[in-house]
Amino acid sequence: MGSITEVFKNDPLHLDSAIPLDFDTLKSVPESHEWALEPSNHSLDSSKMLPVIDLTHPDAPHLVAHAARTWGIFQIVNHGVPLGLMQSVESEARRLFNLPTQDKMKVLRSPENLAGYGVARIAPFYDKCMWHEGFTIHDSCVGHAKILWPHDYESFCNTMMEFRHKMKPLADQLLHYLLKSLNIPGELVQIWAESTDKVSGTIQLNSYPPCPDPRHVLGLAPHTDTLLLTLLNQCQISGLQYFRDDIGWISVPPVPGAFVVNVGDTLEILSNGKFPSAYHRVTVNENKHRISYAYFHGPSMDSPAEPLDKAEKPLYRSMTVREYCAIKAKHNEEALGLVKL
Ligand SMILES: C=C1C[C@]23C[C@H]1CC[C@H]2[C@@]12CCC[C@@](C)(C(=O)O1)[C@H]2[C@@H]3C(=O)O
Ligand SMILES: O=C(O)CCC(=O)C(=O)O
Ligand SMILES: [Fe+2]
Repeated sequence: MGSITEVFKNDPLHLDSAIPLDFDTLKSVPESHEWALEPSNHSLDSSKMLPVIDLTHPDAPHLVAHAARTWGIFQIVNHGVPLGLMQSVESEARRLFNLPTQDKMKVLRSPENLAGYGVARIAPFYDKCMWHEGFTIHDSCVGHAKILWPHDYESFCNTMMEFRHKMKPLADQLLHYLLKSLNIPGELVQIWAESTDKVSGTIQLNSYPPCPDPRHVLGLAPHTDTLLLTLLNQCQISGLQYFRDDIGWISVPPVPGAFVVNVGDTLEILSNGKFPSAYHRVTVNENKHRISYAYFHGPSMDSPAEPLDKAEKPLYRSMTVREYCAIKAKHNEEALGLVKL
């Protein structure tokens, strides 16, 4: 009810494509994983371009709104989430992905479900495979954690629940800054801020094992995130890249203790295109096993997905968030274009 899980019940992933590669056994890149990559733009110093915003700065609300408008992606520091907790999330994620493949397969995401181990949801849209394995947490993770660590599941679950508990108010605060900068009534801002209360937020743990030839490989194919805001930690290892027509692919430099904030499609729709959703991809490394983890902040599925400023000509048609998520699950990259007026 009211949750993103139901969207995938209607649009299941097929199991044969849901199983990641057994990375433990690979010495070279199989053809199934070789991509014709658009090159990165190394001529620009992206560390001087993408904003890194100190949330304790008195002007933080404006800086956040400005960054979301110009980039759709930015980083935040001094956000109040304890570094120790962030490190625990990373080490629990490593503990999970370091398990033998046959153990991880015991918690494989079933086709109609959101939670569990497997390839990215977007995988079926591409004829090449990604150098990636993921673990998605929605609601409780006790069931899966008990299967993986029958006698020692609590540290994993407690860490993830504590993380989600800390991320939600942070994401709400950012959303509040962004909505307040739009020309909409205060009550509407309030309704939207409260609409995220009904949902628990999804956590995604990502693993990109070392790759014998990273030049022709993608960790995650180019995509935009679907919901309102994604808050992601890159765990000090580069890999995330961002695309804009005028600059091409640039790296998002890892900043210790920071979260990368991405605008998702739903927020692009609410803002009538003022906050463009960030198009991003992930590259991989030859020697390092990169971990990243993200918190996806979304509203209830019953909320309307439509431009909020009624004084403007809407650029997107009105629908519910549920409807938009279903269109995205079915059409991936084409989804936003399909709902444009
Ligand atoms: C709450 C979400 C957000 C999802 C779907 C669902 C659970 C897993 C998320 C991701 C995580 C990996 C990239 C992505 C593109 C994917 O394939 O699965 C994300 C997607 C989205 O933002 O669309
Ligand atoms: O690993 C990363 O840096 C990005 C992951 C990502 O884009 C996602 O989980 O949606
Ligand atoms: Fe993403």
